[in-house]
Amino acid sequence: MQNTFLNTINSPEDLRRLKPDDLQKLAKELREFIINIVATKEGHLGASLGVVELTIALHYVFNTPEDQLIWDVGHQAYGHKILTGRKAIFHTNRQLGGISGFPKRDESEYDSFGVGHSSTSISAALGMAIASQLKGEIHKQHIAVIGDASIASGMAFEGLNHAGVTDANLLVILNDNAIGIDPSVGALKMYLTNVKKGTQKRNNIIKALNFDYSGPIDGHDLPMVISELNRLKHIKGPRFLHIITTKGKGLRQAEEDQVKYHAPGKFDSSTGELMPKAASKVPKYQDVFGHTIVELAKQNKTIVGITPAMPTGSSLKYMMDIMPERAFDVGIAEQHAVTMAAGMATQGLIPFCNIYSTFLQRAYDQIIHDVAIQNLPVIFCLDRAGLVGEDGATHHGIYDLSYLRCIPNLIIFAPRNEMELRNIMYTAQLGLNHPIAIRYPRGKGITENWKQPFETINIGTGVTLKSGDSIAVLSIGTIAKNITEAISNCNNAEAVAHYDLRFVKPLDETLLHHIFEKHGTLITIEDHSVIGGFGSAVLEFAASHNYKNPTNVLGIPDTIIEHGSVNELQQQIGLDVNSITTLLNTLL
Ligand SMILES: Cc1ncc(C[n+]2csc(CCOP(=O)(O)OP(=O)(O)O)c2C)c(N)n1
Ligand SMILES: CC(=O)[C@@H](O)[C@H](O)COP(=O)(O)O
Ligand SMILES: [Mg+2]
Repeated sequence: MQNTFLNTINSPEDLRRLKPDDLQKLAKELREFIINIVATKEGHLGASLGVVELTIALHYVFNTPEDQLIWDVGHQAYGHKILTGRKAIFHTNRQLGGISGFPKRDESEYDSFGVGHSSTSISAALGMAIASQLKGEIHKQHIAVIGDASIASGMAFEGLNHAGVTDANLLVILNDNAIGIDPSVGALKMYLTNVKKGTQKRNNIIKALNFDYSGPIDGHDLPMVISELNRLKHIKGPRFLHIITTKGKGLRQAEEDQVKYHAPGKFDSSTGELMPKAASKVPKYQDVFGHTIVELAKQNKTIVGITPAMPTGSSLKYMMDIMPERAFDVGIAEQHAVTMAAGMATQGLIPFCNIYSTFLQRAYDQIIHDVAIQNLPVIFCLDRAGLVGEDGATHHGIYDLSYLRCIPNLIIFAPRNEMELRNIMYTAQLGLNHPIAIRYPRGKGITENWKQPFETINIGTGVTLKSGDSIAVLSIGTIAKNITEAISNCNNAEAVAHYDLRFVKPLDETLLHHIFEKHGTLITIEDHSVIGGFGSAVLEFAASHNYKNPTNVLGIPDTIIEHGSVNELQQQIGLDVNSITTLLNTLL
């Protein structure tokens, strides 16, 4: 393909010079460009393909970047990036040093608001619209584009509820493709389906919230979308446009298997077929969780599973398939997920509430107020803890230890491997009389032989992985793998001891006394922020017992970590095998 039109566009100003008849051809070129790059560089695919026409129409009709355009989540903004001056560098998307996979304010003036977590767009756009009013910028437009799964989140409703009593110059566009990462859920989804079928004409909830509602219209009908945006541009106050699109539009496989092609990994750009992955029986941690909860739930009828909109990503889908009445996808509703788990726990159920570490940030008050203060035995499984790689700054799960460690009643555990994850899940459902947070990372474990008989883990106990008389390395979680390798590579492996504390709370104080008394220099290592994390806990212990051992705290520094492979990011911050080896050699 020649990219006759796409190649002429370095900014939306070039786009606005195109004849309306040429825009359809541009849409075809843009779609193919996205497919070609994502096929080899990976990333989110389906969402961007679904909004190609909308993206062109928005930049064609509105005066971006003066007008503020906010993409909710931002995983659908690849077309936006390409049309706003980033075509030549789009191949660096999500790579170390390259552009971000999400809109980012310091990357482009066209990225009005940094995103990554869902359902923020309406509040942000409303904030900008109110600011414009206060500044007397009466012609400035503020547009939030939000998906059907994201608009069902509490935060989106909060924004709509406020906007409806303002006269802010706000346009909310609902991009309704009836799917999030997994099929959308909930009563709102049913309502939207009825709107599309034309059976819900009278009780329009958006109109009830004082928005000027229009739609639903076909979001792939470019002339119609342009015409409707042009009309809406001249209306004042909060407006709402409902468009219907197809996720993955333009790539057959992506339309047919929208879940897989949300972020498909590498695929053949001409056939759409996924590239075969190297066969490996080593499981992903999410699958260890997914299979283990099914195994446990078969034996223990009080177990229930909860995910806020991540059945596939968390692998709770296995339980949802087999025991749909006991496994719940509550939509993008982390706060609700946590409080619902608390409610279930009051009634004697054993809720496993699986939330990505980064998304649990949204439910912080619920953890304290609804779970910890009442000491309810909710089992939190925090997937994607630690560096997640290419999703970057908005998605790294590197703050959970700090934000959880200060909460009374909460037990915090980080498994070193698959067996430990299974065993702590087993132990937790036996009854701990406390809530517990179990954090584990994105990606694969370490062994094919992970499905071993369950063993109980004694709460608050660490383990000695290797003895040695000189330096002691203390770790929690799967970073132990790097440490084991680094110790075996260092100049005097015999001298180095390695302890896996396993519990960040309660700490194994007996083991810690032993470590501080036996060893001179200590190193703590964690895949987490150094502020307030595991190393901080060890330092607090040392201070309270007056130990003076020199202690190096290794982890994620107090700076925003961007995107790149996990290995590259570990190298950047000194958590990879070589950096740990070098540190050991320096200290030995
Ligand atoms: C707070 C939060 N929870 C979960 C996610 C993970 N997530 C990313 S995209 C997505 C689905 C979004 O669906 P929708 O809004 O319908 O947009 P579409 O992908 O269909 O364009 C989810 C659940 C997130 N980004 N933020
Ligand atoms: C955009 C978003 O938030 C999700 O699509 C996220 O990228 C999923 O991450 P995993 O690939 O780790 O499930
Ligand atoms: Mg959707």
